[in-house]
Amino acid sequence: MNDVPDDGDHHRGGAAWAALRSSAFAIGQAWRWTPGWLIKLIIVQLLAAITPAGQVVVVAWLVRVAADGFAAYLLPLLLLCALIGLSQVLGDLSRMTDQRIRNRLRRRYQDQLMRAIARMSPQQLADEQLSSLIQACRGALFDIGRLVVQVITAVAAVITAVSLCASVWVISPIAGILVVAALLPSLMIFGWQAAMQDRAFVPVARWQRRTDYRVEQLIGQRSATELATLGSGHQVAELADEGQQQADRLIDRILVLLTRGDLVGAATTAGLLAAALAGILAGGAGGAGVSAGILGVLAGLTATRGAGFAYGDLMAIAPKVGAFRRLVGAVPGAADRSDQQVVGDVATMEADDLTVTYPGAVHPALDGFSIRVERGRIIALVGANGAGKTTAVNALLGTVDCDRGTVCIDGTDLAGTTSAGRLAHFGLLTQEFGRYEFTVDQSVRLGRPDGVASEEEVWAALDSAHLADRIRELPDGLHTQLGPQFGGVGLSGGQWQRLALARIYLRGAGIWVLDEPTSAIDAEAEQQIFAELQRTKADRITIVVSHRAWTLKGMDRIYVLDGGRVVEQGGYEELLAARGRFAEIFSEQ
Ligand SMILES: Nc1ncnc2c1ncn2[C@@H]1O[C@H](COP(=O)(O)OP(=O)(O)OP(=O)(O)O)[C@@H](O)[C@H]1O
Repeated sequence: MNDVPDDGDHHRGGAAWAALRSSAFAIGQAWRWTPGWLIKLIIVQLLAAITPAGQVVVVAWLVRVAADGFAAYLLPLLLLCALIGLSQVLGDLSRMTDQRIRNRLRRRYQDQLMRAIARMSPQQLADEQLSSLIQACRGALFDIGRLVVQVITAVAAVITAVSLCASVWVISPIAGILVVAALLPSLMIFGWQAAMQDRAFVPVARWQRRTDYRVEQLIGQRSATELATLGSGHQVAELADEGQQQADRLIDRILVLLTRGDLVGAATTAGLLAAALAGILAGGAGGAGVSAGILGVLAGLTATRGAGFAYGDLMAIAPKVGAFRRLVGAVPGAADRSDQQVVGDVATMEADDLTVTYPGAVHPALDGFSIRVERGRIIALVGANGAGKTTAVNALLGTVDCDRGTVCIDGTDLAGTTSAGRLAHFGLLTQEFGRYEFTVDQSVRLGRPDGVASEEEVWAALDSAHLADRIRELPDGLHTQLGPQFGGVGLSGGQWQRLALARIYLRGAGIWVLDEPTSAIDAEAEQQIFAELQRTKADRITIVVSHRAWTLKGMDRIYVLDGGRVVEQGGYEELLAARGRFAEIFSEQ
């Protein structure tokens, strides 16, 4: 995962340091996005934290004056009732405040994550490890939003234990110390459990991602229809279940360890608290001291478990927050978007000796690919399946790593340009174009990073892609919802492809790369679309990948690829006459 810098938390200062940094980040985010609720939560939790100690003091007072009559015990009794009532109210308030903070933060984190993903380069998006990390972070958003609450809860639980120690101390110093000492095993056990969970975090997410992908194939409209037609959906369902089983197996293994840890922690805590009780009884405290001491120790038991749990949870969430921060930090911020501004003015593009060998491959998929194209020219890359056309396109766009070679635009080597800056020169239509089930207008505007375009420009793009007539028929025109998933209007395969082409027209980049732009389009419309491409070619460089012979007739130059090398180049007639690879591929057409 080269693109995701590791902040080295795990190595430098260990889990505690990572937890501290993540906690500071979570508090900072809560302060930024929801300061009012954060302050309310701190106040509520602080009050709730000292209430048990108050109850111990009041119980001691109550038992001491119980025999002195109604007038003597009325006040402590009322106070005790008030404290009990208060702790209930504070508990409710705390839960409600938690919920609000969590919801607000989860929305903010989700937004940051989505925007970070939106800024990733195609290479980053294709990185398996990065994809797993994205999935892990997506699944952890709820937890990440919870961290600030757990930090405050952990601190509050420690305050409870310490204040209880103080109130029990008066009765029996040893018991007081043991109440606080009981914190230690809880913290250690829960911390260890968190480390276990952390180790399973990414592997579980990796299986989860496979499962999700398989489920998507079952429910996504295109694949679901194919699978239903083939009657093979159950095979994918089994694959999905298999992925879930793998994830569950990892979780089960962790749960066994967590349960063992729980038992050890509970036993140790109970032992220490039993010793505390023994300390109170052996210390010769009177009835009031014994009752209040027992109450304090029992409250201490709850507080130490609470502190341990909150601390463990905090330690478990901290690495997720760390991963989230690494992921969000791995892509340039919104302020750097200037390099995404589409570059429409390109005079020449020159590729020299581009060579690509995929990891694990023996031979290069692209070998010494060199071309030079000027504005106004329309060229074609042709070749049989696997000849290296897509690899050549990706090498030009910089979305695949090259062993060697350069791409220069207007004499400037693109090697030093950011991925976004490089892609800004191109309008790419791939065969895997998206079928975005948005409105027509929203779908076309995706052609520009800022989405800014007048209605006239959107219509002009649709006109050039030969889709405008179909859109004009629709009830809401440009604002018609598309696609079946949300009750929108259905389009044919070819119409979806024209919509994708309209995005490229609207984008207006200096270099157009069209990979089989009319593969789903009927012959008549194909002719019209190619005629339009020829008509409008003057202001740009156009590179077309095509398998259809007739579309190649109007090309200024055709490059024939075979086994990753350009084996022939020239005009259509010239190449046919040469009776070489081109003639071999297209003789039947
Ligand atoms: N990501 C990859 N990892 C490894 N090998 C790859 C990868 N992508 C493509 N290849 C291999 O590189 C070679 C060239 O593939 P490429 O996709 O560039 O061919 P193409 O000419 O575009 O084919 P088609 O006409 O089928 O789209 C093929 O042998 C292919 O199997």
